[in-house]
Amino acid sequence: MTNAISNPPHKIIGVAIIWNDQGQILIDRRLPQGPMGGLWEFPGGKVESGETIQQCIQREIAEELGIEVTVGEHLITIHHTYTHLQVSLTVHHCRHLAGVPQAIECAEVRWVNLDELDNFTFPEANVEIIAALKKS
Ligand SMILES: Nc1nc2c([nH]c(=O)n2[C@H]2C[C@H](O)[C@@H](COP(=O)(O)OP(=O)(O)OP(=O)(O)O)O2)c(=O)[nH]1
Ligand SMILES: [Mg+2]
Repeated sequence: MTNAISNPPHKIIGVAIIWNDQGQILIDRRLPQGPMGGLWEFPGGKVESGETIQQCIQREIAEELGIEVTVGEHLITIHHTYTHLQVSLTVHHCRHLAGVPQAIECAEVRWVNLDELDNFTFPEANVEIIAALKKS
């Protein structure tokens, strides 16, 4: 088999579990076009060169949602292989500091309670993140 199929490119992704003062978590819906279009996710994106995970998360959250967060404790890192991409989802708890979340680079944003997460469809790799979150 070709290498492209057996060994797709690998990206490190900073992922944020953003908590508000009501104990809710922010989720966003990916744009309909593109990979995993229309699925819900925890906000985040690819780490750029020279950037720490904390810097990546703060930048992605500002770019995608227009809000400020503080990046806290590491929750879990999930390594997952999709057809076209291998991802290392590096997940941190974060706290909402300022700004009203806006759907700048996503289709929709919502604050939800932990027990509401099961009502939304997430990418395959998120099953383990959500399980870790419920245990934490
Ligand atoms: N942000 C985020 N990405 C996730 C989650 N679960 C999951 O499998 N992913 C995957 C989807 C994508 O392949 C990858 C994140 O990359 P992305 O497309 O959001 O990257 P980005 O924000 O830097 O966007 P772009 O500039 O490349 O368009 O990780 C999740 O909960 N949050
Ligand atoms: Mg993203």
